[in-house]
Order: sequence, then C-alpha cells, then structure tokens
Amino acid sequence: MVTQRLTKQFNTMLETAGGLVLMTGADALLVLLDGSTDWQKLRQTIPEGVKQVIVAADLLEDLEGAESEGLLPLPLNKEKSPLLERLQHALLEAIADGFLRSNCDVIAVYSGFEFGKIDSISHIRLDDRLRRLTSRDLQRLESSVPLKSLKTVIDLASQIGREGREGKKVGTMFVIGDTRKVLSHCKDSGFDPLKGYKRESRNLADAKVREDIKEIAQMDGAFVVSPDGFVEKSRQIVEVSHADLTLSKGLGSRHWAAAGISQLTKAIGIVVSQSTGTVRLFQNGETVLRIEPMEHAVKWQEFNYDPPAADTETN
Ligand SMILES: Nc1ncnc2c1ncn2[C@@H]1O[C@H](COP(=O)(O)OP(=O)(O)OP(=O)(O)O)[C@@H](O)[C@H]1O
Repeated sequence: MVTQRLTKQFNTMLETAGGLVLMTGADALLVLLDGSTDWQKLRQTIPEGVKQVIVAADLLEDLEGAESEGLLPLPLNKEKSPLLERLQHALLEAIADGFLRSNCDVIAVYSGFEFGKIDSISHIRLDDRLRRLTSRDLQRLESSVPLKSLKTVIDLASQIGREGREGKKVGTMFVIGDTRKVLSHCKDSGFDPLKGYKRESRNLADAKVREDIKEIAQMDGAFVVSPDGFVEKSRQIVEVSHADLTLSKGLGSRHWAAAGISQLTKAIGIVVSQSTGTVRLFQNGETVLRIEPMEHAVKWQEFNYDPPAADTETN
C-alpha cells in the first residue's frame, strides 16, 4: 500500500484549497490521493468551515480510517489511469454515491505533475462535462459488440431513464450481442409487439424504431438486440441463475438477470432502473459502467483533453 505523506507542501495545498472552498462558496473539497495518508491530520489541516471533504484513492484499503475522521471515502479502482480520467471518474462516482449533486462546484486538489506530490488545485463546475462519456470507456470493455451499436443502445437507455413515458418512470433491459445464445436463455413474457416486423423496422439506428422501443419499454421484459443493432425480440424474460454473482445491495431482479446473462454469454446487459433512472452496463457478470440520469443526453467525446474554450461569459 502506498502512503502519501502529509508534507509541508501537501499541508499548504490543503489549507489553500480549503480556503478557496470557503471563499468561492464551493460545495465540496475533493482530495485525489495516490495512496493512504494520516486522515486525522488531513482533516485538521482543512479549515473547519469546509464540511464536505471527499477523499478519493484507488483502493478501498487505502481509505481505511478516513470515514471515522468525518471524511467521505471514495475508492476509484483506476490504478495507472491518466490523471484526467481519474478526476472525471472521481466526480462521477461522488455523484453516484450521493456526495455531490450533478450541478455543483468542487475544489479539487491532486498530483497534476508528479505522482505522490500534491501540486495542483482546480475549481470545477459540474455541468455538461460530466455527461461526456468517452468512447474509450466503451472501447475498454473489449466487447465483440461494435461500439456504434453499444452507443446507440446506451443513448436510448439513458433517454428512457431520463424521460420515462407520459410522466411515469420507466425501467427496462437490453441484452446486446451473442444473440443466439442469449435467446436460448429467454422466454416470452407476453405478446411480442415486434413479432412479424421486417428487419429494417427493427433497426435501432432509425429514430422511429427507437420511439417504438420507448413505448414497448413500458411493458415487462427485455429487448434482445443483435450486435449490429437490430432488435431481435422484445418482452423477453431472461432466465439465468445468479448464484455466483456479487452485485451492489439494493439491485433487484432485473439487474441480477442482466448480470447473469452477461456472465453466461458474451452479451452486454444494459439496464435502466425504474426507480432511479440510472443506466448500468454488465459484462462478464459485473457492472462495468454506470451512467447517472442527467437533464440532457449523453455527449460522446474522444478522450483527447481539449483545454476549455475561452469563456465569453462575464461572471
Ligand atoms: N429476469 C428478468 N428478465 C426480464 N425482465 C425482468 C426480469 N426480472 C425482472 N424483470 C423486470 O423488471 C421489473 C422490476 O423488477 P425488480 O424491481 O425486481 O428489478 P430491479 O432490478 O429492482 O429494477 P428497478 O430498479 O427498475 O426496479 C419487473 O417488473 C420485470 O418487468
């Protein structure tokens, strides 16, 4: 386990960042660490008026003891990832864990130039930036499902989670890829409204088809989607055992079924939770991506960091 010593420089950066939280009225201080540290000292160094202090590190064990000092621990599991990716991930996780709202101000302090040396402070406004999922997030899944089809289904799932239907929240499931094997673990949950439709009328690339899917999503069951983005069947009950799986507590049978089928086949399970609107991707029986509901659509971007464009607003 790496230990990050509270050096004089680290102390100064914490004090300064804490001061900045108070001065700007930011909602939280995020300390992105490269290892464990002396949590008591860290809390004492930060001005008392700063109430929300999130401490993020790669491993859960690095954060042991942080909570009892009144800090909010956030494990990242992002070892060796580039800084900006870790920072972005920390912000998303902090929202998912309820430490931050999706529209708030955060002061972040981290090692920007040298591993283990806290040398940078940023004032981050959480808005659009968070909605930009990177294509690399998906490429990393190393799935046999083409990226284009995955993006289409994720966009549709996020839309369903965000908008619901006629004022009601809607949850649903998509299982994409390894279609034949997936179907061998499915049974009809009722009449399939897509039965008898020509293939082109089941193509998710078509906006009209996506609207139909939103209607059908209100009914029980899952959509089985081919790797090239055609809905093969809807209203399917996925019958799998999930004896060997471990998932977050609180996830119900729809999520377990998606995780189960992703373990049994090469498919990716995508679930929109009816209660929260959160979209989760399952692969090999595990949650590999989670997208919180946002006001607007997901924006895809490549992970080339572009410096922010000059802000013309005067505030
Ligand atoms: N194995 C399954 N295959 C397909 N659909 C399922 C399966 N299990 C549950 N569902 C669907 O999910 C709905 C919600 O079930 P449940 O509340 O247990 O799931 P959940 O994972 O908590 O999802 P949510 O967060 O949306 O409530 C069920 O009414 C059913 O339509």
